Amino acid sequence: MNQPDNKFRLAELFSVEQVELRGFSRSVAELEWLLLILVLLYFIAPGTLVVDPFMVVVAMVSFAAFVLLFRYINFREIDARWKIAIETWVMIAFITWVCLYTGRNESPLLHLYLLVIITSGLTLGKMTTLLEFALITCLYLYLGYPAFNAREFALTDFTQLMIQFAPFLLVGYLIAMLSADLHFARQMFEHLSETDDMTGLLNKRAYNKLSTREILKAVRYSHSFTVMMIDADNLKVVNDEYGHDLGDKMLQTLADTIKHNLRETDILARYGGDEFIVFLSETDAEQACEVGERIHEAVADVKFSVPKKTLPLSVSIGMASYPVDSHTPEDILELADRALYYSKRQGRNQVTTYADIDGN
Ligand SMILES: Nc1nc2c(ncn2[C@@H]2O[C@H](COP(=O)(O)OP(=O)(O)OP(=O)(O)O)[C@@H](O)[C@H]2O)c(=O)[nH]1
Repeated sequence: MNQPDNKFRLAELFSVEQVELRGFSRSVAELEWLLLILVLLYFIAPGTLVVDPFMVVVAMVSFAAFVLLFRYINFREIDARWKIAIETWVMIAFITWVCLYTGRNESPLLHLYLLVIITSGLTLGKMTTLLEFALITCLYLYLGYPAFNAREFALTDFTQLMIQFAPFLLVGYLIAMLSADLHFARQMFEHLSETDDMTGLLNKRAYNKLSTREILKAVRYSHSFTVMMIDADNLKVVNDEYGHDLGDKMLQTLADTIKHNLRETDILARYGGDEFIVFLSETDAEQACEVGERIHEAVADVKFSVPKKTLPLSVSIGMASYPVDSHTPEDILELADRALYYSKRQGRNQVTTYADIDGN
């Protein structure tokens, strides 16, 4: 059995969510290395307070080992939000550990928590960022525990806490908001770039992406599928006689009629001018033929109103099925197109399967 070519595999790899996560993953990796470099610089700079150098070195080596193992060896292939969440927790643990030996709640490295807040705001959303902020606040109190324990927790301590962390909260919130806006804009962009304005159906780009995934599944699990091409008959006549607005309306009517005669799982798209395409997963030639006939009849039943009368509508349909018509999945679309061309040549307003074509 033939395998889908690389073009198909690439299209499946690059889902928008995956691209976004990959970008986030790269940013997190950079922030992790930046964190390590800043601690190292602090460590080697003259005159800085390091209570226990050995423990700080152990912390740095452990953190570097974690980054290498976690990011570059163990889970190299997977980009997921849970993975980023674990990384932020380890960053928090690392900073707390280092602060413990560099002045506790008065350590200048306390500001490194900001890197975690930025990472979280960028990748994990408002709620998780808020939770991580709460965790960091608790850890700050823990770091200052010996000092606070010696006396009552005073208003000045609270003021100190606010001065220290209020900017963190603000930065985290702003970044989380910005990131959510970007995510929304990206989704909007994706939606617009994959939708046909006039009919509200998917466009060719979206069809290619979705059908590629279905084809890969069909080949992998040895399932059948059918591609159906549907072309409006005589749209040019309607355009010429009644204007383009009515021509548009005719296409919208056809789109709605086809849609209502398909299952939710079928992929319907406007493929070009007056041409629609349907991908029928797990559907063999016989089952697809029933669907084609159903659409054909439903279109014939439509009464399309133009000034002073109604026009009959019709479509020409061509289809081809995998694997009966070809064992090469990429060829099925071309064969469906040939069947459609045959329907047109035979006088339009009919359904043709690839096997129906004379000579096949
Ligand atoms: N109103 C309108 N017309 C369109 C649109 N896209 C393509 N067309 C027209 O659709 C027609 C397609 O040409 P043909 O394939 O020859 O159309 P036809 O008149 O349906 O002819 P047959 O397909 O042979 O039945 C052209 O006249 C295009 O201008 C659209 O979005 N709106």
